[in-house]
Amino acid sequence: MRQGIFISFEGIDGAGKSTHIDALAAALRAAGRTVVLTREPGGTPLAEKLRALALNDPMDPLTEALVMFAARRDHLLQVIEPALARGDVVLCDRFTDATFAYQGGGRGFDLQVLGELERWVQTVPAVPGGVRQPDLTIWFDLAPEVAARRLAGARVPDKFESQPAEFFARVAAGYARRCAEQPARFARIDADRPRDEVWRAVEAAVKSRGWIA
Ligand SMILES: Nc1ncnc2c1ncn2[C@@H]1O[C@H](COP(=O)(O)OP(=O)(O)OP(=O)(O)O)[C@@H](O)[C@H]1O
Ligand SMILES: Cc1cn([C@H]2C[C@H](O)[C@@H](COP(=O)(O)O)O2)c(=O)[nH]c1=O
Repeated sequence: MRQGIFISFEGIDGAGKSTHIDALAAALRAAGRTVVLTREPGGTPLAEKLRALALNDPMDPLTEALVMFAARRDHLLQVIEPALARGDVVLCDRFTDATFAYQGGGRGFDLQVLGELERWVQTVPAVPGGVRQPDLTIWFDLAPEVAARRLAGARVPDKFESQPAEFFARVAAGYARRCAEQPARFARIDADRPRDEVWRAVEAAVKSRGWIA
């Protein structure tokens, strides 16, 4: 049986993640892999309920972080770990880097507490003595003003999408910090390019790991 692969997609709202996730799933399926497409917060019935609360209801930063991690724990145990154990590829639209970027960077919540929660929530039997992390995180790096222009008028903004540009500048800095701390896991993609160029960069990141030809 092949080993499971866990790939997360990250970036500020409107950076272009969803545009490329289906294409990567198709490329991996063409390479003979079974792909599970999922997202955070969400991915299970319980986590989708928590998503609706997190994206719509005002709450203090600790409550928000706990809701994100509660949703993640359920998602990890119900969907991600079983898929990896079967040898599938999991493509996840956001994971814990989003908590460090949005709750840590955007809201200014304590990064050490987030680190403790990460350790508690992502400690799973399949990673003996360790914490489950994506094998690869594709970070779509885009200036907040460009992302805001792309999203303008596209949909009714949720609680996060309604935040001002300064919030997204802090979120972007949060992603940059995570990338600097764990460079081997990250592929930073300059997302301020035409869609086909961004796609080629996504494809190259996955090819360089030998997961597609
Ligand atoms: N390279 C690009 N150039 C111009 N527009 C783009 C590009 N990539 C995506 N877009 C457009 O930008 C908008 C946001 O893209 P997308 O929904 O993929 O972002 P996202 O990162 O998934 O956002 P969110 O996290 O808020 O769901 C869409 O209208 C999409 O068509
Ligand atoms: C996982 C996670 C997400 N968020 C925020 C980021 C986005 O604004 C929304 C999710 O919406 P999307 O359209 O699915 O991208 O939730 C967060 O603040 N913290 C997290 O851990």
